[in-house]
Amino acid sequence: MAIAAWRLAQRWCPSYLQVISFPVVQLHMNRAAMTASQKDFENAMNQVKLLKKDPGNEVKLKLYALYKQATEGPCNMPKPGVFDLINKAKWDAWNTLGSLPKETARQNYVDLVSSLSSSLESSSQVEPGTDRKSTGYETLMVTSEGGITKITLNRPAKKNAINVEMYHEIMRALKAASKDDSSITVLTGNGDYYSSGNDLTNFTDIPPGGVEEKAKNSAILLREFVGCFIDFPKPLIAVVNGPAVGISVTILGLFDVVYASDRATFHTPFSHLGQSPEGCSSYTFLKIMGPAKATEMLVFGKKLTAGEACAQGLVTAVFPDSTFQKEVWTRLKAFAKLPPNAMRISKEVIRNREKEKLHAVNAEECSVLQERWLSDECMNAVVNFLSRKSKL
Ligand SMILES: CCCCCCCCCCC/C=C/C(=O)SCCNC(=O)CCNC(=O)[C@H](O)C(C)(C)COP(=O)(O)OP(=O)(O)OC[C@H]1O[C@@H](n2cnc3c(N)ncnc32)[C@H](O)[C@@H]1OP(=O)(O)O
Repeated sequence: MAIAAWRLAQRWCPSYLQVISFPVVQLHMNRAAMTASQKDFENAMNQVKLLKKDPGNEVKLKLYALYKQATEGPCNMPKPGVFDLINKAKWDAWNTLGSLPKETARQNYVDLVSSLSSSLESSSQVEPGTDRKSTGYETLMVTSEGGITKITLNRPAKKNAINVEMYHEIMRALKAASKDDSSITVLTGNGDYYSSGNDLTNFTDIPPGGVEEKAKNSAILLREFVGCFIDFPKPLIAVVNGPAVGISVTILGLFDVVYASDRATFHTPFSHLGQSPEGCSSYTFLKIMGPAKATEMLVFGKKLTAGEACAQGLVTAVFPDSTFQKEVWTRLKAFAKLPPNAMRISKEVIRNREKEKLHAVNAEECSVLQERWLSDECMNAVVNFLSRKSKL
């Protein structure tokens, strides 16, 4: 069925996608620049033709969408009718990339092909010093190259909402990054969003022990998740490629540097959701921007532009979206060349005296939230969102 569907889809595909099933070869790409060149892109297109295994329809749709975005820009086709399932799936995949810049789409295409290729190679085939991709993640892309481990939130169709699996995978990726040979770690998002925060469907999977048990387990998960950011030993940089919501904003206070595209916005609609601040923001935001500005964000849900977030100290620097990736990665590559031990020790000196306090704040925020999740205000807000989206 899936293969038949894909064959049908090929009629609407660029020719390079029509030949996906040949023996794999080692990927050789120019990784000198973290923004892919036209040559990298062409190499990746050739590489797709050489994949040994069919990567599945979901991945092919992603490849298709990124290819179209990279070559033609935002989706410009009329939306196919509801019964035209194949073309509708492709249109949706492309359209979901929104106004993602062509260069970013090109880079994401190259990264995706590269991760597909490396997932089919045995680790012994990876030469020391070459680009390493970690496979085994469903919701992330993780690469390690040139002293930089890059963790990319990878649920673009859901605006990189963080479901339970992604919470666990981010923790796993951070733990691995803290021990690998990279000097700095970067968190970013794939697609037009950085992240839309907690996946609100996390509220729907209620165990036999009921909503109380769910709230208790969620508080434990959240505390462990935020704890990983508090304890992360290397410089941690957020590359905020687009809008950020909820927990993806609050934990920025635990990052060492935050670079944002001028397309990014910062929104913590906790009161609207009947919830309360987490990610240590009840402490870090007050220190960063003072109590009044922190209250506007965390209590009244004021959405900040990237410029405003920078003026308030939450964001380190803002770049025009058209040059964002290029400018940011040029800086990051330079940082990654600095002596790693010196950077780790300097971070320790800067952050260590706050750690105990941050863990205490984290514990308190989680315990308050555990109660909030059981409130009518919270339940109603979540039901509203999910029913608006026909998820109930
Ligand atoms: C009993 C207790 C259990 C609790 C478990 C919790 C565990 C830890 C919790 C930690 C606390 C964290 C708090 C937060 O992060 S609060 C912030 C939560 N996020 C939101 O409120 C954002 C909700 N989303 C939106 O408002 C819009 O989707 C958005 C503005 C982000 C984008 O709007 P747009 O119109 O451009 O796009 P769509 O709405 O069509 O979105 C595309 C698809 O993505 C899905 N989506 C997007 N965001 C989320 C999300 N946060 N959760 C779930 N799904 C999301 C959306 O539904 C669309 O899906 P479909 O295409 O399938 O319809």
